[in-house]
Formats: sequence, structure tokens, C-alpha cells
Amino acid sequence: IKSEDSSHKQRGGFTKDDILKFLGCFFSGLTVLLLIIMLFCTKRKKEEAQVEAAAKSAAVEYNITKPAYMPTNFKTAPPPIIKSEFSTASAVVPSSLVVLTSPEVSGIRFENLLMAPAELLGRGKHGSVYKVFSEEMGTTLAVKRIKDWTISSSDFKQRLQRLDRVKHPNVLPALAFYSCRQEKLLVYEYLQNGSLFKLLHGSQAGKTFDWSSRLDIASSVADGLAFMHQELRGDGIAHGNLKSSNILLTKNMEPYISEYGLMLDSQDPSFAASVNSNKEKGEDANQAIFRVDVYAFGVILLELLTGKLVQGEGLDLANWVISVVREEWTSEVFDKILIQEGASEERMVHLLQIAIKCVDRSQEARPSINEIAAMLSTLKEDEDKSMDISGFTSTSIFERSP
Ligand SMILES: Nc1ncnc2c1ncn2[C@@H]1O[C@H](COP(=O)(O)OP(=O)(O)OP(=O)(O)O)[C@@H](O)[C@H]1O
Repeated sequence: IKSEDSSHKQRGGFTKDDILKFLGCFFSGLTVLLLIIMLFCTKRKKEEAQVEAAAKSAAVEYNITKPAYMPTNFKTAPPPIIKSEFSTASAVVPSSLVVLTSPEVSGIRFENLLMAPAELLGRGKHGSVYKVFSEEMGTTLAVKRIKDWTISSSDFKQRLQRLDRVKHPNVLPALAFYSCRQEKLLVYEYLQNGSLFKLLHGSQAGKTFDWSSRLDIASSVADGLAFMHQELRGDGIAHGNLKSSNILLTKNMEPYISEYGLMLDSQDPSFAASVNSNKEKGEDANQAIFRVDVYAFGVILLELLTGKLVQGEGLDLANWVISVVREEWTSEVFDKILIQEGASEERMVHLLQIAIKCVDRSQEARPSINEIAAMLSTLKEDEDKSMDISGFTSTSIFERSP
């Protein structure tokens, strides 16, 4: 047989041995390949299970609820993984963020935000805000994940592009946004001095937040709001959710109105009532929301004057102030720190009168934001003049850099 085989080989064909060797090699190669595929699949399954477990535990962490107006100057959870919250969406959607304003964030992608370390700053009625540090860009951003806003992606995009064309130094512009059916994100510059809410009621509340600085903030916010109302009246876009946690402070402690035009708080009792009464009078509901902003601004003025917390859409604070003033105990409403500081009672009463007009139950009785801005500017001028005369120098946390 051997000699037959070798003669066969010599003739250029394959011997039986050759065929057996070839088959042996083929099957062992196939087995190795199958083993590699199996190993790869098991590893992947294991990784997926780990990711799922991490997502579940992070979701539990994020479920920490906070009362609507609780100060948020503390870490609610260890640096969380936004990825776990967004991972479902990121798997199925295109990933570019629409960059509106800042060249610093151009090129930023949805995935970059998912991967960056993030810290939960707080949960509001309309979503959660995360502080996100992007190593790639070397910037810290605030990312708002909007909850339950049924606006379509194209309307959302249109609205943000419209808002981007209206700029005021006291209104914080969105830098970028992301929108798909499952997710709506807004990207802002992160402001490390926090909000007016925090300044009034947070851990710094004991520090001097003097009368003149409060007046400056009130006047600048009124100017920003007046400008936005004027520019966006035709589009029917008011702020819709004005409150002290949406007034952020720059490093020079200048106020920035944030989230303008992004959430219409139709839960506001004054809004619901006004829409009905305006319908009866044939007035456009779109215009009623501008008067809701005036009410909300009045509540902020009351917070600045009294140093007290707002609850229940500002109704309780407004009612309390009105009842105290009615009893002619006006000086009782003012923040004790302002009294101790020796702030002018005349000007405080003047500001209180403006605030009370803003929170009038009847919308028609409320002044327009333009009128309010003009009144506040006069009040501020009076205050500045009196400070010049007395040679008073501020020693508050509001010492501004030149
Ligand atoms: N750009 C930002 N820089 C720094 N802090 C921010 C920024 N944007 C929001 N915050 C803070 O993050 C916290 C959570 O904000 P969020 O807007 O979710 O809460 P809210 O204003 O109470 O609720 P909502 O606006 O949903 O009704 C607030 O303390 C807010 O001041």
C-alpha cells in the first residue's frame, strides 16, 4: 500500500495520509474558531449584564427626591454616571448636539456628555440638572435633562433657535441642545456661584446680602425680562417658570435669568385663572403668560425683601405679606438683616409697593415689566445717590471685581 501511495504522490496526487492530515488540521482549526467565538459571546454577555446592573443601581441613586425648593448646595449622590440614565436613548439615536452659541463647545457630541463625570445638582419640576465636566473641552457645563415636555423635536429646535437670536447680558443663553423623541437636553455654562435661591436660603444665607445688592439684582433681572418680553411678545414666548432658583449668579455676582421660554408652568393657579378670564374677554392666552412672569417677578421681589422661602407657587408668601401690610405692621415683613444693616425703610417700602402690584390677583392690575423696570431703575438711582452722599462703602459678599 505504502509503495502504491508513494507512487501516487510521485505522480502529483494526494495520498490518504495527506487527506487525513488536511482534515485533521481543518477540524482542529474549526474547533479553535468556535471556541474563540464562544468565549467572545460569553464575555460580551457578562459585560452587558454588568452595564445593566450599573444602570439599575444608578437609576436607584437618581431616584432620590428632593422637596421642590430645597437648597441644592450639597452632593445628593456620589459622582453618578449619566450614561446609565441616557443609555437606552443613545443606542438608537444620532448623536450630534446642536451647538447654538459657543465655539468652545463646538464638536461636542451626545456621547461625550454621556461619558463625562457628572454630578446631580438638583431635580426640579421639569427635569434634572447635572454638572458635567468635559475633559476633552476643559469646561464644566450644566446639562438639563427635560422631563415630560410634549413639544415635538422640530418645534423644540425652532424655539431654541428663535431664543438664540435674542441676547441680553442678564439672560443666560443655552450653548447647545439635543433633541429626539426620548430625550431633550439643554447645555449651559456652569455657574459656580449658584442661584439667587441658594444665596437667600442656602448655607451662605447668614452672610451679608445687603440691600443695595438686592436692589441691583432686582433691577438687572427686570431689565433682562423687559428686553425678552419686548423681543418675544410676537412669538408668545414668555419665561414661563421664573423663580429664584432660575436666577443664576456670575462670578461677579451679576444675575443671569436662566431657562427663559423653556417651560410653561401651566400649573400656576394664576395662569389657569387668567387664561379663562382672558378667553372670556377675547384676549389671547399667549399674552396672559407675560403677566404670569410679572407675578413671578413680584414673588422674587418679596423673597428679596423678606428673606423668606416661597412655597405653593408664591401664593403663601404673597398672601402673608399682603395680610401683614393690611394690618399696618409693614416693617414686620422685612428681612431682619436689612433692618440691622440700616437699609432705607422708605426705599424698602417703595420696593414692597412695586412687589404688591406685581402679585395682584387681577392680571390687568399688574404693571407691565417695562413699567416695573423703569420704577426699579429710579429706585436704584436714589439708592446710589444716597450712598454717594453718605460715602457708604459696601462690605458685602457683593464686592465686585472691576
Ligand atoms: N447653569 C447652571 N449653573 C449652576 N447651577 C445651575 C445651572 N442651572 C441650574 N442650576 C441649579 O441646578 C439646580 C436644579 O435646577 P432645576 O432647574 O432642575 O431646578 P428648579 O429650578 O428648582 O426646577 P425647574 O426649573 O425644573 O422647575 C438648581 O439649584 C439650579 O439653581
